[in-house]
Amino acid sequence: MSAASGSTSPSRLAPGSGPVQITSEQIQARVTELAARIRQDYAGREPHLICVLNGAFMFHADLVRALDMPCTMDFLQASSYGNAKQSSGEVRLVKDLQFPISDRHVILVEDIVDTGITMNYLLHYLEGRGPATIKIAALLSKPSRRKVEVPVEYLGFTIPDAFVYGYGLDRSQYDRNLPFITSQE
Ligand SMILES: O=P(O)(O)OC[C@H]1O[C@H](OP(=O)(O)OP(=O)(O)O)[C@H](O)[C@@H]1O
Ligand code: HPA
Ligand SMILES: [Mg+2]
Repeated sequence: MSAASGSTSPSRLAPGSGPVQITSEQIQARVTELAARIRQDYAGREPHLICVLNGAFMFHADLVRALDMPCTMDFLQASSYGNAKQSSGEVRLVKDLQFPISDRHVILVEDIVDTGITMNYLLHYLEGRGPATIKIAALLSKPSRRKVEVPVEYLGFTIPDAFVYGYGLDRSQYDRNLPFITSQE
């Protein structure tokens, strides 16, 4: 890439002007609180944190770094939105787990519970594999859009009905790398 093309490309770091704005500092403070609760709740046990790719990759990375306790982790990938702003209603398991979860204390780490369809699907799917316990940690919840109720034990923020992006969440696959969460009018 030439220096000229680098210097003329627009900055993607500007937040939108929509109703949901969560700064990097607010996210980090909340992640620290959630990690402290998990550490307390799982004292004497080793949690197995499953990151739901792609959206949860950043939340998961920050959560496990803040956890400061022995834990293991795995990654699965689910997709139901593609590039759309509405759920297709169907969840595709794109990548399965690498490790068994039987008798493990599983924490499913998700970026957002919107309709609840993805989490409901994954919860039932993983319950069938015999974990000792299974809980959900989600950074965001949009309860006004819920179609299926799912129990979120560790919740970062409740947000109104706006399409959000940044900090792992995409806008047609872009903007996952923003360090904050934002929305447009
Ligand atoms: O509660 P729901 O309505 O099911 O929506 C939440 C799910 O949708 C998004 O994933 P998406 O399918 O867009 O894939 P991605 O994680 O790769 O962005 C998001 O990351 C959640 O996994
Ligand atoms: O508001 C959202 N933003 C990005 N991805 C999403 N997946 C479900 N809801 C959202
Ligand atoms: Mg996702």
